[in-house]
Amino acid sequence: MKFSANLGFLWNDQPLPEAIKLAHQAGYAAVECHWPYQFDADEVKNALHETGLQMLGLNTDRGDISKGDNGLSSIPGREVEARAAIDQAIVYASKINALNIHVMAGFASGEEAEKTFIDNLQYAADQAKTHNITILIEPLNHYDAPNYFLQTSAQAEDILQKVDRSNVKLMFDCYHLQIMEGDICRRLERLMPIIGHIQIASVPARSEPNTGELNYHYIFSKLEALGYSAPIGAEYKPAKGSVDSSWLADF
Ligand SMILES: O=C(O)[C@H](O)C(=O)CO
Ligand SMILES: [Mg+2]
Repeated sequence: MKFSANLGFLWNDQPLPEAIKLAHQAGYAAVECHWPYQFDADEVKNALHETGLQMLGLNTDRGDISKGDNGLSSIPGREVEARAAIDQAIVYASKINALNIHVMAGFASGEEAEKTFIDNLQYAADQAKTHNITILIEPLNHYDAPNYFLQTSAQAEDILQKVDRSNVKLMFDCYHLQIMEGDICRRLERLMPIIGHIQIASVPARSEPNTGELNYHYIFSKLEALGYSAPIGAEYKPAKGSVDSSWLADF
């Protein structure tokens, strides 16, 4: 299996270009991040070039985090801000040749929120297409993100059908979906055609993947049997605060 270091959680005390180099030294095959916007895109691009790593993905800006925003794209009345965040992500991603953009839904519920999310995702997909960028949506668990608009894979599947764009896919985060739904292996197999990226962490602690209730040896053997060969996102919070990548050797 190949792994992508999620630099939102790993080496997140370092400037992004430095974190990319540290991920390379630790043996990761790719990198991904959350919100890279404070870092100069040329410096990030140079670090990617120097290490030969690809940036798999980044997130749209969350909005005003001091007011509790966690994404904007499903919030009726905030379409202008949501689309500005999508535009910003596309410009940054295309500068550093990132493959995917996770469009964050935010806190909302109901039919109007669903319609807003679908409209914004269609906008994002159409803008991203010319840059060969895939748009991702990700269900988040209701403990970490109570009242987040997107919470289950069934809801994501329904949204993807309604969005009806081939470059919009599901980010299957095993950590969130184990908490919300379980049945991870059957779910991965069934949803494989709409999966754009997979992320892992232990459950429930969200720390190093080889601890906790999910058996990743078993899950990876199933993914291998399904022919999945893309790098898997190691999106975990290091248990002791400093990154120990020795778990990579187990896989
Ligand atoms: O928290 C996660 O799982 C994410 O992947 C993310 O993008 C930030 O919320
Ligand atoms: Mg995730």
